[in-house]
Amino acid sequence: MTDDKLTGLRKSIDKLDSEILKLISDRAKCAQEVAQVKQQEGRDAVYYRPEREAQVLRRVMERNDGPLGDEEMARLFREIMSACLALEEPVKVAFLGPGGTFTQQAAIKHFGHSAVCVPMSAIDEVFREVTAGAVNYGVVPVENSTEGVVSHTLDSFMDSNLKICGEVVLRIHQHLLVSENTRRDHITRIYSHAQSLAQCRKWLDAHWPMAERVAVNSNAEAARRIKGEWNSAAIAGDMAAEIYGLEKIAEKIEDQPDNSTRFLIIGNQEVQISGADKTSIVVSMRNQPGALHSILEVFQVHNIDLTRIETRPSRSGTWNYVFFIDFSGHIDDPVIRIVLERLGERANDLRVLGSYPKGVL
Ligand SMILES: O=C(O)C(=O)C[C@]1(C(=O)O)C=C[C@@H](O)C=C1
Repeated sequence: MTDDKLTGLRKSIDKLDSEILKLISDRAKCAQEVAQVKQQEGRDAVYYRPEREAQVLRRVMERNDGPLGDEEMARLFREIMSACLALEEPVKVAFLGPGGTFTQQAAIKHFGHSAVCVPMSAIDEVFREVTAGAVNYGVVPVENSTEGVVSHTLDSFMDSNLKICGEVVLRIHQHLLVSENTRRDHITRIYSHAQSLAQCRKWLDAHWPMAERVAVNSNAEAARRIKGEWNSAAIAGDMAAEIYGLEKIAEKIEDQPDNSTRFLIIGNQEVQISGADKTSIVVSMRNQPGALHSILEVFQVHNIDLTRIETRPSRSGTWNYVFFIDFSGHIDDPVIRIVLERLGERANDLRVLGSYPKGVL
């Protein structure tokens, strides 16, 4: 009886899969036609359209009635679009490596598995590869909810003309990993990046107070190292566990459960309005009292939601204060144009780093 029921249900699934298969193929053909339309734009044709992708994903989430969750459903569509884009033009993405870092996880979350991800050993190398045209886009971390701003990334923008084309926020889950050769009853060393060791400090104090904590360049490096050591474990994320074939002996060991990192997508492209956008600017002010107030006032008067403001020391004599500011809205919104005009009148210099869709997933 149950066997009959199972067979019947599997028949239904086979039938639905055939329909899904046909629909996905039809969608892919449509994307190929889109590519032909774009090809008419000539050599500068832009295939990846962040604003459109954000709209597609938001629509899927709005229309989803379950039983799959909105994010789960959007992730499936993320992969379908990634494969469709690869048919139009394979996208190459540089990320802060080595393979297995959270930045690679963020790159895949944003572009899907069909993008070709290339590891770089430093943030400024990611900027250089995109500028040189060796890759189409780059992914760099910009702020962590526990550790704060990644100043290297902000500083790289001061020397670059690249644009921000998108953002992606990743929940950071740290796991305690071992290799198949590890003697689990005798772990004497735990490797990880210094930030990750700090993020798991209380957990380590409670569970592994005697193990030596060794800081290395990245979590992925920690995962790679323990492959050849019997008495060592690593703290790293899912991607490192997968790439290096490690086992999680304790999951989600970070002290702050809402620990997350925001990453930026950098490229050469100006992104059109998606309907829920953010703009990032960098403003330099003269060193005089009330400089910051005079900036904030413009946002307040026009009722614009500031999402972040960061001060960096100026690296040239003419720039005294440099503020990195993120706010809601797109440079093509009439009110944002006015805000930028007003800020321009008050600032020494103002540069728009980009308008881009707010992270969807
Ligand atoms: O609408 C487009 O411009 C497309 O190229 C199609 C599509 C999609 O699969 O929906 C694919 C890639 C783009 O980044 C955006 C959307």
